[in-house]
Amino acid sequence: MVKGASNLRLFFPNSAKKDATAGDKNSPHDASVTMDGRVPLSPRTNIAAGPGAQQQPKMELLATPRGKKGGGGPGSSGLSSHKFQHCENVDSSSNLSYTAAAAASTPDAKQLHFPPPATPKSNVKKRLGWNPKQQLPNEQDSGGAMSRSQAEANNPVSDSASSTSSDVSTTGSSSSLQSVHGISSSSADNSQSTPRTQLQSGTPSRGVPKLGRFGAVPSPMSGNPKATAAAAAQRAVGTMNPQATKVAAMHQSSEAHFELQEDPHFWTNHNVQVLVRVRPMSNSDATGHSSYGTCLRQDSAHTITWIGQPQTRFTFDHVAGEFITQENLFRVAGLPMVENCMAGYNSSMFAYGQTGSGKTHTMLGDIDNLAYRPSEQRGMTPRIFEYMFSRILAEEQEREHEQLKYVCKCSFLEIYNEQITDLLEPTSTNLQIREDLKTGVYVENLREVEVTCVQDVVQLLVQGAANRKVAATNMNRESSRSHSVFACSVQSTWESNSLTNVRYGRLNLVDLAGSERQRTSGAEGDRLKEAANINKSLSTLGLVIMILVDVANGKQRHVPYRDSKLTFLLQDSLGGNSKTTVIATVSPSNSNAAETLSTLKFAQRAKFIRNNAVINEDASGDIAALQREIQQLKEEVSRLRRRSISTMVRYETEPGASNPGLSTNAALKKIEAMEVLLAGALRREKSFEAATKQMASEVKQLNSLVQQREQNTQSGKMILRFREDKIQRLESLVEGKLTVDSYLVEENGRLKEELQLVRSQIDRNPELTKFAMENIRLIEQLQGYQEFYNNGERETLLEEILNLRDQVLEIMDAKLALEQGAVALSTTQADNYRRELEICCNDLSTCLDINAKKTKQVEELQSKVEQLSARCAEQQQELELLKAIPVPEKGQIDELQLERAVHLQIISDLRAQLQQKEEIAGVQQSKKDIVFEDANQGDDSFTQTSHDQPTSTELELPMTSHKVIAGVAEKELCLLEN
Ligand SMILES: Nc1ncnc2c1ncn2[C@@H]1O[C@H](COP(=O)(O)OP(=O)(O)OP(=O)(O)O)[C@@H](O)[C@H]1O
Repeated sequence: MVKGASNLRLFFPNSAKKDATAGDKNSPHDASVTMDGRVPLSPRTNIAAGPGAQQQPKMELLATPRGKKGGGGPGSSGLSSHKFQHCENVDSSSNLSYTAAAAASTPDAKQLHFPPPATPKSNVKKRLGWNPKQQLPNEQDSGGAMSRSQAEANNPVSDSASSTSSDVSTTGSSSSLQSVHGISSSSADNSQSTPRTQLQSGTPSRGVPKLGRFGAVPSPMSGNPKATAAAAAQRAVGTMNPQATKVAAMHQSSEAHFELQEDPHFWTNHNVQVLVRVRPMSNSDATGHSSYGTCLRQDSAHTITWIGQPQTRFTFDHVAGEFITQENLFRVAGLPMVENCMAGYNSSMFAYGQTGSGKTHTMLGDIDNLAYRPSEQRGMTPRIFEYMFSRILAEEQEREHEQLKYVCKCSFLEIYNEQITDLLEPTSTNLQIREDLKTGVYVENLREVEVTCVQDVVQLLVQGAANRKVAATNMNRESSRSHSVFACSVQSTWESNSLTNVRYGRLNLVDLAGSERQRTSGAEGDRLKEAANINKSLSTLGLVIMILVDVANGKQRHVPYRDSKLTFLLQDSLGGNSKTTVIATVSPSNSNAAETLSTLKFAQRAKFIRNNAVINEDASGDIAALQREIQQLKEEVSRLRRRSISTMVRYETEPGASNPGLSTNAALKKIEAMEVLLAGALRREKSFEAATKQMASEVKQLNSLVQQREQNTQSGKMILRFREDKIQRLESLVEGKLTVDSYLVEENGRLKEELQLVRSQIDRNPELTKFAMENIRLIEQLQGYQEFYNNGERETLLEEILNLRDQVLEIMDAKLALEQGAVALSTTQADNYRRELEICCNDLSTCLDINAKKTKQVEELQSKVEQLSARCAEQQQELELLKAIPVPEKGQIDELQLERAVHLQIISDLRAQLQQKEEIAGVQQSKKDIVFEDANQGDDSFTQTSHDQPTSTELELPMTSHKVIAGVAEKELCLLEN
């Protein structure tokens, strides 16, 4: 049997009907779901300490008659005047006063005198939502309480309870109450037959006690879950103690009921959100050490007063009274956490409070049969995951087009005696905390399990809870001896504008070990060591919070996160990147008054911590995509540049262009001008980037200003509340309800708090900050302008403007020219074609002439070829003839050679003769020339004479014949040689 279940079923009766009356009347789980056991005490109820009270000297419960119920029981006769003398604070309108000496085990509380809870002022927003029908489950509660007292039959507590019951019986008939609530006295009698159960104690154990609460392991007390349910149902009806029932009923009937209201601030505020939850009175509160007295009075949905000396009023984001259901609490505190986490914020929820005050009930509650028959008493964690997975499903469906995907991974650890153990892998003990610049603080080798549905989470919860260390203490039968952290990392990925976006949110659900005092808890031995360690880590937590409050007030302090594993691990949740909620659980019982006050003070300090949560988005995907885009844009720019330049050059070098050479130069000039422009644009872009950065920082500053304003408003609200409070106290003073001394003491305390608030308001005055920011902005603007002038930016810009104007003009000219050029181009082209045609015609006639000549030449060459072929044929014939001549024989050759030699001789002779004759002829000729010349100079006779002389022709004839002979001879010789 799980711890919670056992507790619920032993100490507290079935709650389902209470929940059903609160909203879910058709709940199928009514019969099986166990409920908080409260033995509430109504301040408006006439309760007198009865015999039981006398039997228990440590507890004095006094009540004066009041209201309709009136009357005092036997105990009322026992009221002594000294008990009344401490009741100055009693609300006279209520006509009821308590003086409750604290339990002997709470020495501090012994001195305390508690006035009854006052009826809330009408100006406080509240709802008295009780109706008689709602009593039924509470009666059952009492029944459950009684069953526990029966289980502890030997314990004097049961006597006390019965004595109280007997007191109540004097105020009205128990049977009448039972009949009102449908409970028969016979069933009350049946309670006697309820088997007695042994309480567990001893060393912390793994697996049984704490898990027992969640129903995974059967409890020795209740057997299997079905039997548990049956037993619970039986207890709920059959084991009812009628007198306790009446106490409970009367208490509840008069209890003010403030609804928790959802607060949009809760979602956005940067301060730690603090919610105080008051658990119902338990049987042990009533019977253990003290009276049914309560140390708390809820004044509104946000304020609660600790009714001790001095009476202290606390204001929180929410105060959840004992009537607040698990569902309601989840709506107010759990739901925003899920939304924040899914939006990418780290979110943490701590449950802090003394042992037995309801931390585990709040964080986990009853997770019996969660998959099939979820209990109304299931706590924050299962509800958070139920909601988270439904949201995930809905969002994934809604944004399917963006391919939105969520991945959730859970881990569960415990810090026990300053050592970290993996609750999902219990063999992994003494795990170390590491810090990484990128991932932050993490636990090395901690198992992380991917979860896809709430059942997965429940399985992990049950598995982890089974391994958690719990032990029995005086305060809680199954007290958590360790801090547990159930963490879930939620990662979402989606695509938009071709970018991949990734978001991370981390959810920490922390159930702290009880902040009990050692004497109260009765810790000894191992328990004492544990308590020391628990107190060490909790006191470090307290110290860290105190320092963080200073830091929030602008002081420079070192925060000792590393002094304990708890604060080291959760440092982000405390003043870091996280939205944090603290649920401070308190007991309303007088017997726990000191612990309750200490918890309330802790919670009040925590309220001042400022966190700085930011959305965790992985920009790496974005950067890559942006880089890709930049690259694409660059390419596009250069492509456009190339195109525009080539267009320009083409236009300038067009055949129609006036001066192509000049145009190319102009194009180059233009390119230069454009480059200058581009440089200017880049420069301006840079300055815009700087301006954007500047604006982003301004936005940041403005955000902080807004936050300051929010804080100021909150401080203002608090001051207002102080004032209201003061008015109330003054009224009480005037009416004599408050002594001057206690008024002054309270006033002093209030003024101190107010002073602190006002100081912090001055420190964080938004007007001052605004002016300072404005001042800085103006100085920077001035500097910017100065730089603008100093760096000649103005001139550069003017130049650029001129340049641009020129370019615009040129482009317009070019456009015009282009239009005119189109017409001019057609005429020029026609001229060109004509010219080309003429040239072609000339070329054609030249070609024809050349052609004729060539044809002629070809013909001549053809005739020559024919002649040569004819000659060739002749020579062929000659060759044939020559070949036909027979080749001479050797002897003939010799003869021929001889003949040749003769011929040669003849030739040479003949030549010699020829030469002689030539010489002679030469002499005669010269003589003749001389004579001829003389004749030409004298007479004609000479001419006659000269006729008698041989003529040159006559001389030449024999020579020619010689030559011919010689030639023939030579030819013959050649032939012979051949
Ligand atoms: N608001 C509540 N309504 C009903 N029952 C409650 C409530 N708060 C606490 N209880 C009951 O009180 C008992 C003790 O509560 P719980 O175990 O949650 O205390 P705790 O603060 O976790 O103690 P510890 O620090 O020792 O573990 C449980 O049986 C629980 O069911």
